[in-house]
Amino acid sequence: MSTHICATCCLKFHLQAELQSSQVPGSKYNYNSAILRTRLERLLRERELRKSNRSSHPNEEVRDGNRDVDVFGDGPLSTEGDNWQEEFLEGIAAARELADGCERKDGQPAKQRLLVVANRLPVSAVRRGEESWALEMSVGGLVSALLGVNDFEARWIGWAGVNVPDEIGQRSLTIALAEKRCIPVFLDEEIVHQYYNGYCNNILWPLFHYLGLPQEDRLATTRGFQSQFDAYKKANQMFADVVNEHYEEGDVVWCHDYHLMFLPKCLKDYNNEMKVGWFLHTPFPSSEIHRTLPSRSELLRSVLAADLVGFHTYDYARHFVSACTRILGLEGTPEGVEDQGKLTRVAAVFFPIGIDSDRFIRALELPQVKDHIKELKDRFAGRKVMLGVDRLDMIKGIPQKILAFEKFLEENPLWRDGVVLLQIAVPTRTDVPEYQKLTCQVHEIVGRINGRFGTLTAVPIHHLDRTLDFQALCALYAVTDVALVTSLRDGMNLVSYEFVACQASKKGVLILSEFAGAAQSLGAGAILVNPWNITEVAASIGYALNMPADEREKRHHHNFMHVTTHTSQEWAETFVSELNDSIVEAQMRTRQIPPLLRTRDVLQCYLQSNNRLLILGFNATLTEPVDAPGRRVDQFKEMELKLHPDLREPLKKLCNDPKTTIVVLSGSERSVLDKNFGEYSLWLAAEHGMFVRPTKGEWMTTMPENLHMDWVDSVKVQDVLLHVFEYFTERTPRSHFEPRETSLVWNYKYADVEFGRLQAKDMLQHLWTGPISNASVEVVQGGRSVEVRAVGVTKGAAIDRILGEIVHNKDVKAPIDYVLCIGHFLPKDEDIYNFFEPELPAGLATTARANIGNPVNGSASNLPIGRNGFRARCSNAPYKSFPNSDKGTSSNGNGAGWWSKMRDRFTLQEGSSVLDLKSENYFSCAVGRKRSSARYLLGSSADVVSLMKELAEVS
Ligand SMILES: O=P(O)(O)OC[C@H]1O[C@H](O[C@H]2O[C@H](CO)[C@@H](O)[C@H](O)[C@H]2O)[C@H](O)[C@@H](O)[C@@H]1O
Ligand SMILES: O=c1ccn([C@@H]2O[C@H](COP(=O)(O)OP(=O)(O)O)[C@@H](O)[C@H]2O)c(=O)[nH]1
Repeated sequence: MSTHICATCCLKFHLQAELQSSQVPGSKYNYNSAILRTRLERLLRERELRKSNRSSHPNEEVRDGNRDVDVFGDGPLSTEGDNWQEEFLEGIAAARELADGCERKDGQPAKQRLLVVANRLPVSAVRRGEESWALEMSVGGLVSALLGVNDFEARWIGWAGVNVPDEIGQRSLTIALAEKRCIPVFLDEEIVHQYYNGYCNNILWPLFHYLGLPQEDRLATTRGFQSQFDAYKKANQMFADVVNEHYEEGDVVWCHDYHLMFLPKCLKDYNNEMKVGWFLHTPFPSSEIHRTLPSRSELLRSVLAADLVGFHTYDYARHFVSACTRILGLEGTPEGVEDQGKLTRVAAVFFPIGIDSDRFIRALELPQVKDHIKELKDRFAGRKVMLGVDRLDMIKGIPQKILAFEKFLEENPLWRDGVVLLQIAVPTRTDVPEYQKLTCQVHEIVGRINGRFGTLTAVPIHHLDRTLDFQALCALYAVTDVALVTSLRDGMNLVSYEFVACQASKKGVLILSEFAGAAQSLGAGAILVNPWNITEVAASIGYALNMPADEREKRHHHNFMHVTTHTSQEWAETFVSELNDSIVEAQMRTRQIPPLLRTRDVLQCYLQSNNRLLILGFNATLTEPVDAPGRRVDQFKEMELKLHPDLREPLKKLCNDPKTTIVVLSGSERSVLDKNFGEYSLWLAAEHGMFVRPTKGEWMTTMPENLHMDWVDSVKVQDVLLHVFEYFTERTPRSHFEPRETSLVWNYKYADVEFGRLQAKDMLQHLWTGPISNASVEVVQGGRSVEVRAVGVTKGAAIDRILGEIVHNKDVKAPIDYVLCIGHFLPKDEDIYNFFEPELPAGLATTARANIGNPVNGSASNLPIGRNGFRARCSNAPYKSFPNSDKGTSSNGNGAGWWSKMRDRFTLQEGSSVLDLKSENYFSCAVGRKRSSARYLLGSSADVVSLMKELAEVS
């Protein structure tokens, strides 16, 4: 392993170096493309290293092989004193001793400390006396897979499968488990009942396997679900407490499975620096299934607290991302799920789980296994052996399998003496009523079929309700002609991998359900079936039993290659290495996120200033949030923008402060602003500043003369635009379009996100390349909107005209020495933040000075009036127009140099500067965004409300 860890470390340093280089001032580092390039390069390089490592250390396998012979070769696993786990876990212990600082004694780099947290420990404890414990191996794919993971300094945290109410018992079991590097989480009977049997196995498990939620007929049961959910949260917190107790800085914490969906959040709440990964071993269902779960959002959000989320297959990952976009309204990207700049990496392609294939291959050479094989061959001589190995779980499709076998026997009388089905059905979750019912059902079917086709000396089905030890299982796999996996849904299904690993000489056939994750990896070599189609499965049994040797060989070869290269070791290494990298990448992203606005600074500077300018956006800045937590977005209410009621008083107070001028600058129409702000003494700027209304006065247009508005004039262009917008609105449910006086906005915020995005793509394509592609309009792409405006219309471009008017109106008499500009603006409009940015770098106490003078009054230039709806309303619009203040200049407010150009053209009445702004008195702030060119951030309009309240208080 050492070589691989080296590769991972190298990459980390490489990424870190890139991170450092990205911090060099002026560096033009593009982190996105760098990450992608690096990841691919790393994966290719790691693959190469793995290959060369395999060929250059052939002896290692022999050594490991010997260890495994000892580990797994000593009879039944459940006997006290067996040394299988000891040996396996000793390997981990040895790794720990070797890990000394950064370097091991042999000069190799230290192993990464890994805390594996899963509901079940690899061992289940059985109490033999007050302080005496026997440890038995737990059954299930998760345990099997993680047993193959040796090359970390790992500790396993989980439940030992037993209730230990007394302190003596807890202490002695903790000691017994510590030797195996296992740390117990003690769950009492009630919690196990509610959390494990209840929420995990009666709700999440069936739901994630498409069996739906339990149907209820009593309110009491519904209340029961609530207490199960509470117990689930409580149990997750108990796991978190144990992790926190044992966590050391730099550890990787790897959480497993649907039992622990709250764990990532609990861990991050405790320590945000923790490296947390979460892997789901079951399918993640379609978002349509997940959305039926009452706690759907809470669970998704908690998982998203992890740094990396992994799945067996691309489909499961896709469903998860889709649930996050559709249910939580977050952005799904090829990298994962993004929530306001915080990315949770979601991946599947790197992580198909595997098995420790060598362990199975080597086991076949053990004398005990060879004896088993001989016994089995003798016992079933003259008959083909078919095998099923499953936990007795409804997802495994055991009844369907047996019925298909019955159908095969029914239709093929000649095979009745020639084939036997051995079904190992491992008892599982026996306290859950559904599992008890299933046991009875299976017994009944088996009994009936054996009665129907059995003879005095032989039965067609051998059904065992028990666990087999490893050697017996390997022997069974080896003698099997046809393995039958008929899961109705299965996260992966490792039994199919194990079967393939043990078939090097026999080259038997695998019949595999297309609904098992394994169908994606072993699909080319297996015969894929739909387990619900009994006829198809029966026919496949016939095909498999009669398959010619050369076809069997080819199919086997394909699967064998996969199973021996995609091992559990590789799975874990890749996951941990991806997790380490995701964290470095996240740091790179975080560095680009502006800091939160500190109210104290805002207030302090506000108090010390003499003439303040407050520029406020409206939508999502001053509006009432209608999608309060726990409530779904109410489109009907939200579409009508309303001033946050808590802002009324503070706003009034601020407006009355003679030292403060307030401008509400919005994309909304004049009527919307009138309705919300009519009563306040503040400046209004509608449609991105195309219209301005002074504190006391009427609306005016501020349209620059050089602005091309001919598209608004052109009947042809308007017709086309309206047609396009109407077309997409009609075809995208819950989307709507707003015809404003100088722009058109199509909004799909409430539509299905994925469909909306596709539609937007089509619309953009059409606008860019269709009949209006030559019109002088700008097509602006928003997060969930498409907007058409005149070229050059932005909030940044409008602010100088608005300021010109303010000065002209004599509202500003002394130089402005304080600017607070807050908004939830589109990237296109974020040029407003740069407008006031002093010419020297932020942070230095520099001063921006400008003179805004009297704009020369000129002739009115009325907005042209068209005949169509969205413009027709202009015809009666009572607005006064005045010449723009930036005649003949580019009205681009983009930062440096702008003021120096303006300086000579504008002055206050008495000739002094209009703006005397020190860098530390300038606060630009983006609301509800993480990526922004503003200096600071605020989370939501609620934070704006708090800020305004405090400003009003000191005002
Ligand atoms: O612990 P139990 O409740 O007794 O259940 C046993 C395990 O069952 C599930 O296994 C899954 O993980 C396998 C490995 O990734 C995968 O191949 C299989 O398809 C899954 O069903 C469960 O996810 C585990 O947590 C349980 O321990
Ligand atoms: O008698 C048995 C039967 C099964 N298994 C193991 O149980 C695991 C089952 O994993 P799979 O992924 O197929 O399904 P899961 O039970 O996890 O849903 C495999 O590793 C088997 O080797 C076992 O140890 N003893």
